[in-house]
Amino acid sequence: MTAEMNKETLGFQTEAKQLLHLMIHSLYSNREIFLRELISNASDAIDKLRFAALADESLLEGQGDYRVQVDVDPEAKTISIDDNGIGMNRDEVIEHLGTIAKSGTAAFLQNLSGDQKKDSQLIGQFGVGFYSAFIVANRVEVHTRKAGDDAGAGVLWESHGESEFSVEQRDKVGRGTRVTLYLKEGCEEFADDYRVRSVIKKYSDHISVPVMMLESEPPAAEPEEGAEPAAPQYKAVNEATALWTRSRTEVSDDEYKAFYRHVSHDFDDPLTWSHNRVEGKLEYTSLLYLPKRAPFDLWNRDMARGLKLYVQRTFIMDEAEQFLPMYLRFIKGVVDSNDLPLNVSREILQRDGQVESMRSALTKRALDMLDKLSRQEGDDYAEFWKQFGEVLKEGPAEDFANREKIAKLLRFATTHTDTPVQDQSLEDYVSRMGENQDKIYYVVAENFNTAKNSPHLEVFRKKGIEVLLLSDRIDEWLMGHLQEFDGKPLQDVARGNLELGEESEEEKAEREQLAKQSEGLVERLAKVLESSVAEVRASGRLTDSPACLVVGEQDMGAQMRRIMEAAGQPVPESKPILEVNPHHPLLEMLDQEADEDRFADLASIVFDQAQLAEGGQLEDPAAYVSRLNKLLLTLSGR
Ligand SMILES: Nc1ncnc2c1ncn2[C@@H]1O[C@H](COP(=O)(O)OP(=O)(O)OP(=O)(O)O)[C@@H](O)[C@H]1O
Repeated sequence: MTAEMNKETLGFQTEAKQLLHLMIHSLYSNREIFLRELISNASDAIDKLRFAALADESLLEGQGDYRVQVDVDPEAKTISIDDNGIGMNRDEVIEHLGTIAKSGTAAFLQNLSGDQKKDSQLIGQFGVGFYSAFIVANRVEVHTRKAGDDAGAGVLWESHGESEFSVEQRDKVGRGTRVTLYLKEGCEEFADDYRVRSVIKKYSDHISVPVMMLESEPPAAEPEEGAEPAAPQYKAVNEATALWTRSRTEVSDDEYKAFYRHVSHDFDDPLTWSHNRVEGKLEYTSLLYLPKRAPFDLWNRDMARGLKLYVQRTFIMDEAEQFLPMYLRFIKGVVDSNDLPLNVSREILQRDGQVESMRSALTKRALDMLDKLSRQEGDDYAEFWKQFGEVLKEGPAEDFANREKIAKLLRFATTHTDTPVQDQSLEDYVSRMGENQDKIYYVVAENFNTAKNSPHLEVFRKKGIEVLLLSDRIDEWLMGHLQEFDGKPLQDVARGNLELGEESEEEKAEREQLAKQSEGLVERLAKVLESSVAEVRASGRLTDSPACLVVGEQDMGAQMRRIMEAAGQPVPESKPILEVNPHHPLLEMLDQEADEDRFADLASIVFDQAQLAEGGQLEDPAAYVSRLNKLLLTLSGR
């Protein structure tokens, strides 16, 4: 086959093309990051080979000195990043450098606004990777050969970063990948030795393989007369020790942050981190990071999650999911075990007792890290909560053992502040509880305003009893699993009979009298609404509204019911209880209504309105409108 014949020109996948275009335009002001991304890829490729060589040493081709080499040529205006890692074959090159494999990319791209500053942050969160080369280059060549293949299996990939790339066979003697960038006008600084060294120091110091450059300084000693001057040598520019193996006191915040970007592919700094070495029965080191921003695919079931796993400093796998529970899926980092076998697989991880112990210890570490952050001054915890609060709310259901710890980390909107901001802890709530109050009250609704204006809150507001205002989809599920905090049961104010611990003798007598007085009305209502409600009763919880719906003690809550219905799940039949406020003028009017038809119409309207007030949907909205209109017309006497 001639070179011409095997040269293929292919188009980038649409999404790759879009991302490329956006990246070039929105990341230009931050263009030096391309070097971090390419060195990061080179180091990953070396990690992969190191791991593959555990099973098949021949892949090393007798050469086990791993290194990344960076060369600059100011005249040709090029920079190249060369690794002796795993390399790629032709199919892999096409797949990895022509498409974007992550699911949800298209949806993500639609979120971009065209505002450069905002977009650059979004793109950063997506992980810019290889394509960032085109921020500074108008032509990129990748010459690669997979470890273990013949020199003849080398591939040359080339693109101008527009819509196409080409691939062709090109012999390559050494295994691994060499990426060469032909720099754009205005980006010549990246062919400058001094500038490139400083960027490597800044971003890649923590990378555990040496990143080498030709030494720039002349050798210290003058060569002896007649002798050849010593040729310049490649020397490591970076520190090249795995960061997590160093002691905490030796590592600066900047180094921790740079390492975070390497493991997470995030653009931003982390909010906080926790670095620990455990010795004793189990020996391992962990470095956990809390990101600042949720990834675009946080709610995608296939989202990449988990820690980078190393065994005795050898990289084993990315996204080892077994070390943290699902509700902590936003935590990034590294775990390096001294005890696990080097040939450990995902299957083994799933049933290994040691992994189980490490998982529970790491879960505690992560929760402690959050606890510590929550006690610090400043907005970091609030920021965390905004990004990840809803995920943490999955915790009590998934991890019963740590329920109390998680409960302390939760934040809510409450009637104490009456704003939608979720910033009050259960501890805060308990500290404000009245002497006779023995429960923590909450109301659940579709959205904050419905919760805040719920008729169920009227008596609580009147008595100054605080109620948590819940409106996240997961809230009812959360409360169902939490059940109590600090020994105090959590009580849905829209459920069951309301017994406020604070009822005085006087109030009790008043309530009983009310029930008696309204017996007739309640009975009439129960009769006409028989098919819609389980029971009608006189309410002690309403002051301003005519009526509200209450869920039976054992029945499914309204929010959960709506979610299940929307998801097409079967929902058990159950009717709500209608509580009415006999002091309300509407109910007084109803009581006086002698015409049974009009009574039935009005009763239905009261019932439908109670449903609307809690954010529910009417079964027959047209019937409601026509009843209401009929009544409205009677106002004008027509
Ligand atoms: N130097 C290299 N050696 C071998 N394979 C590489 C190299 N650089 C890139 N690749 C392959 O190309 C793929 C895509 O790289 P790219 O940098 O775009 O994304 P990534 O590293 O997977 O993730 P991210 O976009 O979050 O950085 C990599 O997953 C890897 O398989």
